[in-house]
Amino acid sequence: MIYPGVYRRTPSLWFRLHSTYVRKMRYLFDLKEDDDICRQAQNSGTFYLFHNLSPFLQKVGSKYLAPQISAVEMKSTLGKLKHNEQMIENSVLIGCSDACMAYFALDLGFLEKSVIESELKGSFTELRKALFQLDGKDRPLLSSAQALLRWHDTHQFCSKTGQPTQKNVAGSKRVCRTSGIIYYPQMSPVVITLVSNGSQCLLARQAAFPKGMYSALAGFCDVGETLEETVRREVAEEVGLEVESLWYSASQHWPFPNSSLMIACHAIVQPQQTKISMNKLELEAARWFSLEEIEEALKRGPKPLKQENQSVSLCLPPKWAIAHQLIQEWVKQQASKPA
Ligand SMILES: NC(=O)C1=CN([C@@H]2O[C@H](COP(=O)(O)OP(=O)(O)OC[C@H]3O[C@@H](n4cnc5c(N)ncnc54)[C@H](O)[C@@H]3O)[C@@H](O)[C@H]2O)C=CC1
Ligand SMILES: [Mg+2]
Repeated sequence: MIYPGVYRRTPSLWFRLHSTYVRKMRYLFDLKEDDDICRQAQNSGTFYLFHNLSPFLQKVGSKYLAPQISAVEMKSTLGKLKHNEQMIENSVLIGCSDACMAYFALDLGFLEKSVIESELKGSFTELRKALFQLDGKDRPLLSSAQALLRWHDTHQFCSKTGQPTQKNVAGSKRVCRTSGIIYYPQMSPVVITLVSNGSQCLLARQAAFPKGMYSALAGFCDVGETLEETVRREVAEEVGLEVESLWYSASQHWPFPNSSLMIACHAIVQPQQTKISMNKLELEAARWFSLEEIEEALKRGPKPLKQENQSVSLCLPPKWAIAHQLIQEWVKQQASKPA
């Protein structure tokens, strides 16, 4: 832990004055701003590993974990595989513990995958699959780690001069030394809206979704739009309906296909104007669902069931997707309505 100014002589005062959360945020700020502090942290921190953007998992009993590899173990593994331990400088900062131990993510795509898997006794697993296998706390960490690693991989050159860009040690930015342009990791804002007509909710599916899966309407914000304008435009564009009112629910970082900030809203359309006119270029199907249908699908879980007529039953996005949270909230709202 690095204590600023006067607190270097009186670290206990620093601890008394700040909550764990504030200490963590101040420490992360220091790591992003000061390359030397971050380099020191790389020698005492822990590493989440990736291979070509797939996270490394280990099976412990019946559970899967994303192991944190210590700096010592990381350097020794790189040494065994005949690589310079300086490679850890390619890592990016993704967080820290309550005790201010820094977490980094490192992509070992430059090494043979099977060699690392047998050396560290685990496997690199495609992120979407890994998110289904992991417990709660590692999911957001691995999602943002992958997004950050992907951003660095695709921003190696300045788009003005064509010259290479250099990452700072934490990986919170890249700089072109020729033009002086600083590039910061990007996220695209996306609105995701659960439309209701008062008694039913509207879900839609794209052709690429898993069989039977329906979700809330989602769409990227256009430049210059407000959140409210995007909700109204996307609902009009995708299902031909006009939103009467809307309210914000929550947000979530989403790593697929790039890095998005999902901003989740509920919207109501006028009860007398609910006829769906689906945009076939964007969607494969869209329809209204009753509370009973949604409750049954929530009970069944994320896997679709084959029905007698060979069609598959409705299945909803996984619990960790914000679309699921919107649907759960809608069910609660319906239950709390006066009969
Ligand atoms: N976390 C969750 O619960 C859910 C997340 N999503 C995510 O929401 C995102 C947006 O949903 P869509 O219906 O696909 O959006 P959309 O309705 O805006 O259509 C996608 C199209 O928008 C255009 N587009 C405009 N700006 C773009 C940008 N910055 N990046 C990529 N394409 C851009 C492209 O032509 C693309 O084909 C998807 O990436 C999807 O993964 C979707 C449903 C649930
Ligand atoms: Mg869409």
